[in-house]
Amino acid sequence: MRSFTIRVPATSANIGPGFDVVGLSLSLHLTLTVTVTPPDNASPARPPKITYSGEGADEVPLDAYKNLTTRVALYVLRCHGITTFPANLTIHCDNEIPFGRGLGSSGAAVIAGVLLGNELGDLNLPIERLLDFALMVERHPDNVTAALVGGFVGSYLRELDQAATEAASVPLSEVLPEYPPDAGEDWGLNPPQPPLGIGHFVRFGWSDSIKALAIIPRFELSTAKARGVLPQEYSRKDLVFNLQRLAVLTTALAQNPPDPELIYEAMKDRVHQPYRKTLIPGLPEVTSNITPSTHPGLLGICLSGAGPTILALATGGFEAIAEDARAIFKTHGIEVDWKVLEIAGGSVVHKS
Ligand SMILES: Nc1ncnc2c1ncn2[C@@H]1O[C@H](COP(=O)(O)OP(=O)(O)OP(=O)(O)O)[C@@H](O)[C@H]1O
Ligand SMILES: N[C@@H](CCO)C(=O)O
Repeated sequence: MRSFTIRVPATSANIGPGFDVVGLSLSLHLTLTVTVTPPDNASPARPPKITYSGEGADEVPLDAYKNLTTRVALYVLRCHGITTFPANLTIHCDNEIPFGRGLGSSGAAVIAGVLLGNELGDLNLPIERLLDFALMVERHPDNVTAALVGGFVGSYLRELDQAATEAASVPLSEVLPEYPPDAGEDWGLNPPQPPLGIGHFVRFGWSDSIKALAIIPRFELSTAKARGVLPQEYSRKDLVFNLQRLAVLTTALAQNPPDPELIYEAMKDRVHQPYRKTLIPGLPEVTSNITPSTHPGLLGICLSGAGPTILALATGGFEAIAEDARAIFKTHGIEVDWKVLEIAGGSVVHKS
C-alpha cells in the first residue's frame, strides 16, 4: 500500500490594484489524504473512491470523472501516457476553503489535482511544469501560483508564439472533458499538452506584523460571473492609477513597521472593484468607510479575488474592523463570518 497527503493553501488574489497579477496564500487548507492499494484477492481492483469533509462537502461531485481535482490529475496523467487512475485509489478531501467566495477554492482544487497527478504517475515534474499544467485549467496565474509556491507572489504569463498560443487557448472542455460513462475508449486520451514555461513568478517580502482578516459574506459568487461584468477596455487614467499603486504596494507590505496611510491608498483599484459592486451590495461602503483613521491597526481593505469576501490587511483591531463591516453588510441584508488568517507557506506533499 502507498499513501501520501497533499496540503494546499487558500489564496486571496488582486489585493486591490493587482488584478490577475498578485496573490497571497492564507492559512485555510485543502488537504487530500491519498491511498493506493495494489489489487489482490482480498481487495480486487475497484474504481477511485472519493470522500469529502468540511466546506463544499454537500455539493462537490464524488465521481472522479466529474470532480475538479481528480479531473485535473487525470489530465496530467494522460499527458504522460497514463490513461487511467491506479486501481484501488482512495482520496479523502478535508476542505477549509469556502467555495465561490474569493478565497481561491478552485485554484487550490486545481493545484491539488496537478500534485495528485504528479504523485500518482511518479512524474517528478519541476515546479515550473506543475504551474504550466495548472495554467491550462485556471488561466489567470494569481491564485494558482500563490497556492503552489506560497507567500505574497506576483506573476505574469509569457507571450507565447502562435502555435503555443493556440495550444494554451483550447477550450477548457477539451483540456478537462467530463468523461461520460458511455464514452468511447479513446475519449480524452490525447489531451492538449501545455506549452513550456507559460507562467513566471517572483515572491515579494511580507512584514510579519501583517495579518489578513477575511470577512466572508454568506453567499457564493462564481468567478466566471464576477469576470463577466468587467469591461474589455480601460482608460489610460485608470490603468496608470492601478500601476502606480501596485508598484508601491509590493514593497510597502514588506516594510517594518508598515505605513497605514501609504498602504490604504495603494490598495485602491479602478480595474475590477468598481464593476463588481453591482454583485456585492455594500462593497463600496465597506472599503471607503473603514479606514486607518477610523480603525487603528488597519492598513488597507479590498475585495478578495473575485469576491464576495473582503480582505482587510491589519496589524490589530481585527474585531472592530470585522464587526463594523458586518454592520454595513447587514444593512444590505447580508450576513458574514470572519476569520483572522496568517500568511501560509506553499503546497506540501508528505509521503508516509
Ligand atoms: N476542493 C474542491 N474540490 C472540487 N471542486 C472544487 C473545490 N473547491 C472548489 N471547487 C470548484 O470550484 C468552484 C468555485 O470556483 P470559483 O472560481 O467560482 O470560486 P473561488 O475559486 O472560490 O473564488 P476566487 O477564484 O475568486 O478566489 C466550486 O463551485 C467547485 O465547483
Ligand atoms: N484575478 C481573478 C481572481 C479570481 O479568481 C479575478 O479577480 O477575477
